[in-house]
Amino acid sequence: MFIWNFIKSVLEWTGLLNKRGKLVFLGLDNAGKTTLLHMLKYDGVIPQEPTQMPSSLLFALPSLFLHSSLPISSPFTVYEELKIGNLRIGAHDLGGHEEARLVWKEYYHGVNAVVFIVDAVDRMRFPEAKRELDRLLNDESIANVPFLVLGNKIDMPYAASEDELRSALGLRLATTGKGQGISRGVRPLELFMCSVIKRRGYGDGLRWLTQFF
Ligand SMILES: Nc1nc2c(ncn2[C@@H]2O[C@H](COP(=O)(O)OP(=O)(O)OP(=O)(O)O)[C@@H](O)[C@H]2O)c(=O)[nH]1
Ligand SMILES: [Mg+2]
Repeated sequence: MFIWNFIKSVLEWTGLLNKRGKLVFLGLDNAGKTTLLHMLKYDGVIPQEPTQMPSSLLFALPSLFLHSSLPISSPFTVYEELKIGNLRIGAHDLGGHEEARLVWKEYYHGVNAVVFIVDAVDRMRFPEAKRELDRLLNDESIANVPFLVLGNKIDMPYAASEDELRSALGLRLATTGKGQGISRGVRPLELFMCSVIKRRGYGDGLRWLTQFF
């Protein structure tokens, strides 16, 4: 009972409880997608292996009311999924191979919202992250889908500020505001900085996102 209440409060806090549909976490490898998935599932962090090398730790813990499928491996991609009631949350890497791109394109078909996670410390890869983000934002099959961009790892020294990341990702004129109320027909798009490990910031971002689906 205590654990149920504990997990329920995490999901309520993020606005995910009682949502339905499909949400995807996308981003380059090492951004923090699996860590965030685990944080929502167990409210705890499990040291991560890169998802490409499925670890016996992944999803090995007993789940209460949550269901997850084991990662489905292809030579290039791994798909992880978590179910919370009527909401499915998937995580998928971007970048690299065209083959992988074909797979994930199929899999994000019909999504209700996208969370794009960026490692805010890894400045070398900001251009690559921007390329993938631009590709997604210009993808017709998800044209009106709300987008939350999370700049992760702000607990680290030298992590980019929100301002720096906003510029690096070319979002300066593209984001639609952190409040409620967005003009009709405009796709909600906003950047929030966070530390998944320290449980900071992603709740605000998810709460912002969940008002749109
Ligand atoms: N300092 C810090 N490290 C983090 C944070 N979130 C995730 N990490 C670390 O970043 C690394 C990558 O995290 P993952 O969750 O495996 O990233 P991923 O996006 O699933 O990566 P792939 O599975 O390789 O695509 C791990 O070592 C995590 O512990 C954070 O908020 N702060
Ligand atoms: Mg992963």
